[in-house]
Amino acid sequence: MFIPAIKGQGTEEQQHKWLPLAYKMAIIGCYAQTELGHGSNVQGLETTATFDPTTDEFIMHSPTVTSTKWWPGGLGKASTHALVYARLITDKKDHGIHAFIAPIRSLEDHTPLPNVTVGDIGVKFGNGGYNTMDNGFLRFDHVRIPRENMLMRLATVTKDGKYVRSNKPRQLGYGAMVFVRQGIVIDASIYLSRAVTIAVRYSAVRRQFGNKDEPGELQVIQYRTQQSRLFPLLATAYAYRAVGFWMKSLYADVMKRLNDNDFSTLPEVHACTAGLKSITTSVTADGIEECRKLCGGHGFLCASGLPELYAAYVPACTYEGDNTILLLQVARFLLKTLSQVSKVRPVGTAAYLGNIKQLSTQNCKVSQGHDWLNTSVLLEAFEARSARQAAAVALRLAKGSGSEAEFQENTPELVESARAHCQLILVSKFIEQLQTGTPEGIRKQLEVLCYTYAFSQLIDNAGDFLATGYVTGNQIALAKEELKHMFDKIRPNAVALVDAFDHTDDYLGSALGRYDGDVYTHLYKGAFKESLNDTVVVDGYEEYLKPVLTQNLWAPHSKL
Ligand SMILES: Cc1cc2nc3c(=O)[nH]c(=O)nc-3n(C[C@H](O)[C@H](O)[C@H](O)COP(=O)(O)OP(=O)(O)OC[C@H]3O[C@@H](n4cnc5c(N)ncnc54)[C@H](O)[C@@H]3O)c2cc1C
Repeated sequence: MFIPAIKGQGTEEQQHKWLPLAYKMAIIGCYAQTELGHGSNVQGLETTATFDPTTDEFIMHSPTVTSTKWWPGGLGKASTHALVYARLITDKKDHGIHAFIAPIRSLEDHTPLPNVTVGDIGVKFGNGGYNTMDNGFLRFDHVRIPRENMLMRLATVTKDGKYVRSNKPRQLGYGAMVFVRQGIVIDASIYLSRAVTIAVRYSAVRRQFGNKDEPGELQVIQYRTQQSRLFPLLATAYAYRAVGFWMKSLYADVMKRLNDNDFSTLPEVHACTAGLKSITTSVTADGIEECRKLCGGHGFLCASGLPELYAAYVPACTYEGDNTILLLQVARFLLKTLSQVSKVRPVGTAAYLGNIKQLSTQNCKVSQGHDWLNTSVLLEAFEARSARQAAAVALRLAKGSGSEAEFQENTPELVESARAHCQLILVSKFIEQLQTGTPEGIRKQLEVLCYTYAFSQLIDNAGDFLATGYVTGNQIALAKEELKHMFDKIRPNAVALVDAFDHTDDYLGSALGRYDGDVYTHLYKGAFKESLNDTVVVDGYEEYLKPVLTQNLWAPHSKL
């Protein structure tokens, strides 16, 4: 985030100065926005940067405990510089939040610079997990930095202290944001595919119970309940991969438009990427945990690789924007788009809202199971559900007084409508991938995964689909049957479909997810690496266990 933020908010001259230093690691930068008292509400940040025209410097100051920068990754121990978000003050006037590059540690011996207090915030959730990251705290006590260290692409402070806002739109920084969020969505697909690889391979190895028709015990992957929890996650990992790649082209498109001073798609891109970050990280974190449960007791062992994977991944739901806050941003975009729909044609992922009338009146025509096996039919169902949910909450708000309190009252429905919009994007981009000249054999497999993904989304959100009136209970039941047919198609290829992710055993770090399936030998061998087994008789036996065993402490006559 240090580099993308400089690219988005620095002038060309500033980019020239800072980026080469950062690239060659002559400086190490972190992104210091969040404070102890304020995270999501950026406008509430308290750190100040007061301009002093007599020395041509900003005075960086942390006036309260709550203004302490808290969380920035890399700040705790490694960074030499911080990109600090602070309230810009010139001539006693507060101009709101701006970005500054503040040196915080000596480039000679790495000690904190005078009047800078900096350190690590402490141990975080989980065993290992995110603890390799030195998330830090930072306080300034009237620390002076040169005026040129304010990133001035969007606003400038002149030598004599005049504040000049550029006429360039604030959204110029969005390119950097799309870049970061695209990385987050690709990461979601990678993390989920790691968990799914472990759970699918183990489910093929693990046997429990049997039936009288077949000898021996059954592989747990044969059980419908196991399939119905596992295969949708496998399909989801593929869906996120498709969407992550699409976001790469979206980023290229945004950058081209920004260069051409075309800002028309930015609100839509902002909403779409915020929503996709939110949905994919939430589903991936929950999906990793579900894979752990799918591996039964052994999934709870660190040797499964899943507890650490979860601990390392779950903060993605919070960093780069709390997932609920991001969905509320999407909802605000949907409301605005609907309010202007008669005048401004929606673009990109919101284009379907241009057909709101048709989507609100025509209902689903599926009458037999195989009617669902049509990507246009599925797409229309997701479009209609999303458009109707958004329209319903927009109508309710329009009937009210327009107060913030009413908006707050409707936030659960707003979040649901944002989620519906994002699920539509995910389904539609997966469908688009099928149509991009993929070789036939691969396309067939992807098609099965795509239907699996879409049907499972339809069924998991059946309540919403039914409430909009677009589908009937019977149509949902037909989709459920089709989903089971998809499971039958996935089952023979499930292991090959996770092998295709091409994760090495080293990378998975899981005795359960081994490529050779030799799970039990490695679990057993692994136990001998446990440090408790370095001694045959446990340390402390003499002091604690032996007295208990020999002194009859728990006998009935004991006063204890
Ligand atoms: C591992 C990790 C790494 C991080 N790295 C960095 C970093 O490098 N740099 C940096 O600056 N920050 C970093 N952060 C901070 C992170 O960006 C913030 O924690 C995040 O934006 C959430 O803000 P918050 O903590 O203020 O949550 P809060 O906003 O306090 O959220 C608390 C709860 O309140 C809810 N809530 C808040 N406001 C509303 C509202 N208006 N409507 C409805 N619900 C609401 C939220 O949904 C949430 O459930 C990191 C955090 C983590 C966990």
